[in-house]
Amino acid sequence: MHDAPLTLYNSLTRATEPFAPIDPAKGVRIYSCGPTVYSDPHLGNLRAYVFTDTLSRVLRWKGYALTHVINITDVGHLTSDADSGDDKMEKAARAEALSAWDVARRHTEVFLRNLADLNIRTPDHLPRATEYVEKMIAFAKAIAPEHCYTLESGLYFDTATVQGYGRLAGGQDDAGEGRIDPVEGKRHPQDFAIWRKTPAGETRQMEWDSPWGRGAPGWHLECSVMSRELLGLPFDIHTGGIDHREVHHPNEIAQNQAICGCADAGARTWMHNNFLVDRTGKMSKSKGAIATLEALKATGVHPLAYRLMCLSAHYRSELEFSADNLGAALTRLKRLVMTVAALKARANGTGTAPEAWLTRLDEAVSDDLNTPRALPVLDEMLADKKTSVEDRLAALVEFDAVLGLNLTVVTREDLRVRPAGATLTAEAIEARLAERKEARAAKDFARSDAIRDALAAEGVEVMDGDPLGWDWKPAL
Ligand SMILES: Nc1ncnc2c1ncn2[C@@H]1O[C@H](COP(=O)(O)OP(=O)(O)OP(=O)(O)O)[C@@H](O)[C@H]1O
Ligand SMILES: [Zn+2]
Repeated sequence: MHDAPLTLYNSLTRATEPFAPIDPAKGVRIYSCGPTVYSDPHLGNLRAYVFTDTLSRVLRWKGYALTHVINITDVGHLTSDADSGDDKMEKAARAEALSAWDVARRHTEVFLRNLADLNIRTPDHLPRATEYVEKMIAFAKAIAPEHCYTLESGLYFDTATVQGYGRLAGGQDDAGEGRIDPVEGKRHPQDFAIWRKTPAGETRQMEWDSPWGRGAPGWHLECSVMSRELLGLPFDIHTGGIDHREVHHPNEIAQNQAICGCADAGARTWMHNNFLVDRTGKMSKSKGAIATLEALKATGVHPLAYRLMCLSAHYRSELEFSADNLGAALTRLKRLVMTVAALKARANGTGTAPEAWLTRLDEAVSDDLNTPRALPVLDEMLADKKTSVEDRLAALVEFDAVLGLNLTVVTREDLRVRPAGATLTAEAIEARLAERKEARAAKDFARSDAIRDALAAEGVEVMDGDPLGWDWKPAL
């Protein structure tokens, strides 16, 4: 069936490699570094999960059983990737005047809602780091004698005790030493905290007893422990944003090597999505005002337009977030929805997805998840007059399974997301447009213009002669 050879780019070997599961009996095991739930995810963070969802959809569609883990980082991630700064959770708790636990709960809920809005499949496991602290302590105890040393501030991993430390980052980051803040007494600048002791005289909201004093686990330890617990080492694919290639993932690999007493990285394929950027660079929470999916919806943009925008770029390319790009994606989504509606109106019974179209889809996505190559295939397929309407709709079900655009379900009305604070309902707008049509038919252009201006004053842009027949849209 969908048996084009699947190749995936592996950051560890810097090569695009044929994919095969380590243990076919276990299916494909994937771990994706999850969100740090100290704030709502921004659209850049969500790009990382549109990417993992594409990976998961492609693998399932190609017949693999899958176990996918996305963790929730609710403790331990410092404001710097190295061992300095505050815990992001504690800092947010102070700023929001909530408990760190409530901060985590609140933003986890938003994250899950965002996943649903983007039609991202719920992963098989969503472990919270705070639920695994006992296991983290046990892991640290097991590797400590050979690989760790203690300092006043906690337990540190000695990166010289494992072979080939940092090969994932591959020395591309020779700024490493300068970037990692020195902690007094560290043996090597790259050494990192496994356990951070709460400084004397301070208390943290999230802290636990350990052989190294009361404190909290290091962020890197969390991912090694949760992936090993839920998937077993070695597992097939580990994903994250490209920022994780330099510090977080090399540190996970070092810990994985330590626990297995071997050179194995713990995962065979390490995949990294590139950044969503804006004019000022990487979209980042620390920048202050952040673009969220809720904010996007509040301007009247359907979340699937953002998904489509992500799919229109290869996951390893930077993607620019701009009103133009988003507008283009929204238009493309509208066109698709209307094309499908027209096909549905003509369909008579059910068809069979033609193998030739599925092969073209398969070839595109099997080429390191080349969604920008798959999207034009979707357009061509929907427009293919040589394929019956019913067969095209049957093929669409398969495209939806892979691309997750939900085109078999989403209607034109669904795309009419009314902006927050909208003063008019869609029905009220349609009614005024009907009036305007009458005015135009009667050549009463003054009245027609007045209606258009009145709508504009309420944030509605009238679109005369729109090739899609869309009539109006929220003025962005
Ligand atoms: N601009 C971006 N584009 C794409 N992926 C991103 C971007 N920023 C972060 N990511 C990825 O999002 C995922 C969730 O990250 P996390 O919630 O820990 O972000 P963060 O480091 O707190 O955010 P920020 O970098 O904005 O401070 C990670 O895989 C991370 O690499
Ligand atoms: Zn991680």
